[in-house]
Amino acid sequence: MITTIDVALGERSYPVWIGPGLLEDTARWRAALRGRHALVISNTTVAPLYLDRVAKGLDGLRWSSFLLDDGEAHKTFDNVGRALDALSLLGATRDACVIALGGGVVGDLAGFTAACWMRGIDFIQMPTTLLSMVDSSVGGKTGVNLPAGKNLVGAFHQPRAVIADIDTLASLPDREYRAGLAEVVKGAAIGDLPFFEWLEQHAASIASRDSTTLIEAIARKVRYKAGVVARDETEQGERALLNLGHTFGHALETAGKYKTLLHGEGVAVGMVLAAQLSERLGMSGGADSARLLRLLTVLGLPTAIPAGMAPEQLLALMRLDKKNTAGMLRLILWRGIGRAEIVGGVQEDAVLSTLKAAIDT
Ligand SMILES: NC(=O)c1ccc[n+]([C@@H]2O[C@H](COP(=O)([O-])OP(=O)(O)OC[C@H]3O[C@@H](n4cnc5c(N)ncnc54)[C@H](O)[C@@H]3O)[C@@H](O)[C@H]2O)c1
Ligand SMILES: O=C(O)C(=O)C[C@@H](O)[C@H](O)[C@H](O)COP(=O)(O)O
Ligand SMILES: [Zn+2]
Repeated sequence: MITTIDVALGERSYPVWIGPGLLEDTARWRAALRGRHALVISNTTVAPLYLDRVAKGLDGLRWSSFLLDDGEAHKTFDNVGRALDALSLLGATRDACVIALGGGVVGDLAGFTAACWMRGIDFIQMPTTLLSMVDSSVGGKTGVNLPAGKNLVGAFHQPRAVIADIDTLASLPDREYRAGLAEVVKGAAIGDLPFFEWLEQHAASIASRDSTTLIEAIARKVRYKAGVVARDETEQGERALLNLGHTFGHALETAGKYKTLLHGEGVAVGMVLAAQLSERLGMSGGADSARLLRLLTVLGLPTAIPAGMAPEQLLALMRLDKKNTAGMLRLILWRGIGRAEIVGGVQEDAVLSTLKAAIDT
């Protein structure tokens, strides 16, 4: 059974298909290819596993592949340049399509490449991690990291379709699977208390990858995100809520040089820090923070800052976050589960105290 969720953006609307066997269902996604050229962007881990399935749908086209080395450290401007060179070698015209086959690193970089080539061509997301299925493939945020911080360069560029073939999750390592669950919990924590309760009740079957429960969890999170994106595509307001845990999380990822925490793990720790800071600022009580911490722990996610990270360095990285205005921190905090809020002018001493109290001992 295939679940379809529409991201409603007028003439740029697109479907998110979720279910088994989708990569091989080439007739379904081939319709999204308009021209004669396609570039598949993937990486050296995913391509040997799944590129052949995609290749079957590209018969009769001029296509090639561009493979990144594996890891967040390769989501760089240099690699966008190389991917653009691959498009020029292919002779890609404006009706060409970029296909992103992989996790969020591949998807963000491929989408940004598509946004840049000839000022914007089509791209299709084929997410192969849980995180990319529930989050990064949907909503059109594309981009790369700079040495100074995460996602500092990018563009909003929506895909033409998202093909989330859950069969690909069979080869996904457990740690990566759990990291994806953090972005599922995030959606519920921001604005969907019934979904949070459902996650608490189904935590054991989700952790054991029960497929029926998993498809429901993916679909609920994608439906939630699609709604936010449809109301605020370019983050003029409400969409910033999807950044719950991310100002802290991105700083943690960058401080660890992308070797200590995966993105989803950074988001898990970051959400706990946001909840703790909300308590410190008198916005919420401790019971909801404890509930969040418990759910993340049951799902096998970290909830404390790794030992050895310096709070002052984390704060310095947080100052470069894109949400900040007028030189002041602007964070996503909450009044409790399902009641996240955008809070500007956050005092740095409160943030620093929260960071100091949360170092793993
Ligand atoms: N654009 C957005 O809205 C958005 C949202 C969330 C996260 N992100 C970005 O996404 C990235 C994180 O994405 P991610 O967690 O998917 O990480 P990732 O892309 O690094 O993939 C995680 C790991 O799993 C491997 N992998 C992928 N699919 C596999 C499969 N089916 N079987 C075996 N191994 C597989 C990858 O090679 C990699 O080693 C970060 O850069 C983050 O900033 C973007
Ligand atoms: O789609 C969004 O909007 C998000 O914020 C989703 C996040 O999970 C994602 O990590 C995103 O890449 C963060 O964006 P950024 O604007 O903070 O770089
Ligand atoms: Zn994220």
